[in-house]
Amino acid sequence: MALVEARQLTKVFRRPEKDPGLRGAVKHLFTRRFTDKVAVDQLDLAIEAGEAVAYVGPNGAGKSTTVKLLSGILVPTSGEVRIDGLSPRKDRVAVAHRIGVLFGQRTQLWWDLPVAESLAVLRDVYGIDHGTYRKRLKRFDEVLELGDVLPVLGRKLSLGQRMRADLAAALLHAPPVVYLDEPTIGLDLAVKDRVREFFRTVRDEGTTVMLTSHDLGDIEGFCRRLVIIDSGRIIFDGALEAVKDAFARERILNVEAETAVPVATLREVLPGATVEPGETPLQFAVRFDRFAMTAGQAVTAIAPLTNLVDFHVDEPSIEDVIRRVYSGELQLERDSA
Ligand SMILES: Nc1ncnc2c1ncn2[C@@H]1O[C@H](COP(=O)(O)OP(=O)(O)OP(=O)(O)O)[C@@H](O)[C@H]1O
Repeated sequence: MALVEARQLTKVFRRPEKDPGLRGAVKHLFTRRFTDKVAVDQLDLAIEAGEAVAYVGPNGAGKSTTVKLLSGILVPTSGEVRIDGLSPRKDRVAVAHRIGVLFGQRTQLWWDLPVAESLAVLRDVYGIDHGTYRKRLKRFDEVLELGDVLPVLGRKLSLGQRMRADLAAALLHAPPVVYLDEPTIGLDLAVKDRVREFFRTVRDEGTTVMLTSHDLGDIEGFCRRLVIIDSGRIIFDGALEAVKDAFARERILNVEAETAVPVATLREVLPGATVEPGETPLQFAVRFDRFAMTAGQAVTAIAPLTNLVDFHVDEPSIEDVIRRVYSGELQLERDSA
């Protein structure tokens, strides 16, 4: 059985239809009208122990709602969730011990307590003994430099400090499953790098991770499996690498040459590639399929025609690919990972 399992999971939010202003509010009292928003729609998902899954989709696709359903924060309208075979609703405490959640957009720390005290409260809630607690704090300090943050009140934390403290809070009880919902949002690059490094350590220790992010830098090199959700439904579930191989094959070799070479001559020596003139007569770009040609072969073909002053190769990012999926330009086959 999978460690995390959702079967036909559905969440419908009922929203009041109100005209604006006081008048609208009064009218709503007498003529109550609602619209239903299906945020998560009959979702089937199984995550095995030790997997790191990227869960991505456009704004409003239903990612955070899924995370809230999988952690028991929200009750499904229909369908069910099992974490290690347990129901978040019926086995609330046991499930809470098995999962850690980080919401990048919202803190779980107490506003008016120093971080150290918030963590101590969580230590007692989870029944962590003092020795283990000290050991874990030491580790968080080593990787996340948590020491400086411990005496600071929740409300006084900078965003980077807050995220590091929240990560510690989410992982304090060493849960086997962790949901990270936009865990690097708003962080500067240095903190982002450190936090990403920390995720890799957590994954390498065998923790099952589901990561939701608009920043695909969080995903590359971290998650092997990619799940894409749109309008509450999964539209792709498969290997991230397979998506890259299928849709990010193109490479662009940008060249600056010592002397101008006619585009037609370049096309002759680069069959199968597309040659485009650049901004100056000395510059051009060669688009090629990385499975048909290597950048080295392209350079070797051009070299007898002119000296190369400079060249570099651009790769499409997985971000470009996924954006094209969102916009409906690419159709990915749903595949079983
Ligand atoms: N408490 C709520 N009440 C009513 N509608 C809600 C509620 N929470 C979410 N929704 C709606 O459900 C849909 C899915 O929202 P959700 O926050 O899960 O999307 P998301 O994929 O996490 O988006 P984002 O990337 O913008 O955070 C949206 O249309 C949202 O407006």
